[in-house]
Amino acid sequence: MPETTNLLDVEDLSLSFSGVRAIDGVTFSVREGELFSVIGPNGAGKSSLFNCISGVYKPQSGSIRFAGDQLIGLKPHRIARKGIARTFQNVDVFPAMTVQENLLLARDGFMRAGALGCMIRIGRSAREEREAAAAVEHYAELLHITDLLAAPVGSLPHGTQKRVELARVLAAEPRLIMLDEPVAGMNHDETGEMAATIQRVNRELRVAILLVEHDMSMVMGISDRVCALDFGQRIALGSPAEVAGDALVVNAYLGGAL
Ligand SMILES: Nc1ncnc2c1ncn2[C@@H]1O[C@H](COP(=O)(O)OP(=O)(O)OP(=O)(O)O)[C@@H](O)[C@H]1O
Repeated sequence: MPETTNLLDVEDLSLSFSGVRAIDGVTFSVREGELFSVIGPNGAGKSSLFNCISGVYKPQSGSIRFAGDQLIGLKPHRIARKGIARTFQNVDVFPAMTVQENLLLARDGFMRAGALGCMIRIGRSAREEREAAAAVEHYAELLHITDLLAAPVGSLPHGTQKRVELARVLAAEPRLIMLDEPVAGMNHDETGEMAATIQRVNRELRVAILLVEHDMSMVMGISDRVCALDFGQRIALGSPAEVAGDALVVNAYLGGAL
């Protein structure tokens, strides 16, 4: 059996806000190419965890390693440059720009030749432009938005805008994608479509995905492994079936949101 390596290692992580323990000694790892979900009822600590990994919050103790490098203490842009991309609960796109422009913009950050490089080395810049156009086409196809490349993103339905956002994140070719409640505000059909899209992206690109979701049923069908949080603590970690059947998880959900 091929050996699986960990891409992200979160160890004994704790974060408090003036006495409130938002994250309390949480440990888990995300493997290369894995679709790993973090679930939990309201206030469980999911967003706080995301914000620690992306550098928005600085935890008081513990460790977050990405491909072996310690992330705690790094600014969000430095963490992004290491190959971690994230989406937010709202849609993070430029609504007045077309789908294609949004994707090309994401690609700009990825291209190495800056403005000066473009002037000095026209050849390389032109090659990069061709590569960017091909990449945009590739990700648009994968996300089923090829027909919409010329449309202003703001004119599209919410579920489609979320797909554009995901394509934009992929265009920067991250090693780990963090998705923050990607189906929040979606109807039943849109939720099913987004779940299938996330799974397709994970399988076809073999990119690791860390998904934070309130909706337990949404993640159960698509995740390789699931970690459940409650009151900042890890209460379960395992396969979707193991976590769904865990007594602590059932209690956390029955006692809260359901
Ligand atoms: N900026 C903050 N200042 C003070 N307390 C905070 C802050 N952010 C989160 N908390 C507290 O930390 C705990 C965990 O909150 P967090 O938002 O991480 O949970 P969550 O699982 O993402 O919840 P939800 O599903 O409602 O988004 C809660 O008790 C919350 O009130």
